[in-house]
Amino acid sequence: MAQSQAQLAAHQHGKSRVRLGRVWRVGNVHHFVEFNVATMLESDMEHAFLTDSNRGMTATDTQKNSVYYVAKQLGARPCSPEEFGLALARHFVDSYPDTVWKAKVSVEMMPWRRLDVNGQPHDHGYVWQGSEIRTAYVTADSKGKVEITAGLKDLKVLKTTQSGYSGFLHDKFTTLPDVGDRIVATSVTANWRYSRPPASYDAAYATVRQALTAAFYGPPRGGVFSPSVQFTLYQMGKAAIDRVPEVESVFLNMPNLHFIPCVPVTTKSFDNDVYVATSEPHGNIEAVVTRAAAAPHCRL
Ligand SMILES: O=c1[nH]c(=O)c2[nH]c(=O)[nH]c2[nH]1
Repeated sequence: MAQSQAQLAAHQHGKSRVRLGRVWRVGNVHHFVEFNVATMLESDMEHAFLTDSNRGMTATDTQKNSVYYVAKQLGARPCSPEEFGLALARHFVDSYPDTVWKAKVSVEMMPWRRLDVNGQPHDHGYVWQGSEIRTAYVTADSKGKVEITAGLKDLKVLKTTQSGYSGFLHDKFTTLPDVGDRIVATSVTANWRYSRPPASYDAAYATVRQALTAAFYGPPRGGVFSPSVQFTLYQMGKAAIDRVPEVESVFLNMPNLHFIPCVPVTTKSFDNDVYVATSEPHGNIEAVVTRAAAAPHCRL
């Protein structure tokens, strides 16, 4: 038989969708998070792929147990998804120095928000609100190098005006007309990499989120005009970089959630009021915005 030309080029193993609930009781006030965690280890486990030996392997089931172990070890103060991801990634490289050289941890924070009763925050009541998920992606290697990327996904934003799209190439394949006023809507995914830890991950997250949405909507009276999703995306990335000095690079993905003008059969005119909401097919726009001279963290 001919000699095989195959070789093992790369490998990793981990556990996905490890769901964790964590409560911190600070006096009468309880703090709750639900994290959806994924782990991935780069390790010395070639032999498991190439032979029948699993010697020394950190089983994915063990990785799942480690999520709950590290959650138990956390301090008395509520911790951010970035801090939890870092504690877990470090746990793997510190606990298995002979085999694991890099741990990669993804944390999604589910949208449980503290219940508000007539303007008063409830001590221990939470409500699932909206679709927006806060994310963190942390890597730690056995030499002590750490990378922290924070983010959000499924942040759905829409404005009914102050958006147009015109001046694009019109050729024999084009049917879309230029339009000076339209609905623009998207579901934002954003990931931003920190060059150094901010004083507070929660505060930095809140500032970036505020910068992104302010650039999308503009001021409450009058808003701001968007000539394209592309232009607005860049303004959003720029605002994040300009507001938070520790952010060195931002990746943004913004699908165009189309609301297509509908001409009712009875009136036969479009008066900027009735639309067909569609989900497929949809435009998809993405870019990386970096602080000048910083390396982009996501290649497109
Ligand atoms: O903001 C937009 N950018 C595009 O690239 C595009 N393409 C399209 O058909 N509609 C839009 N809208």
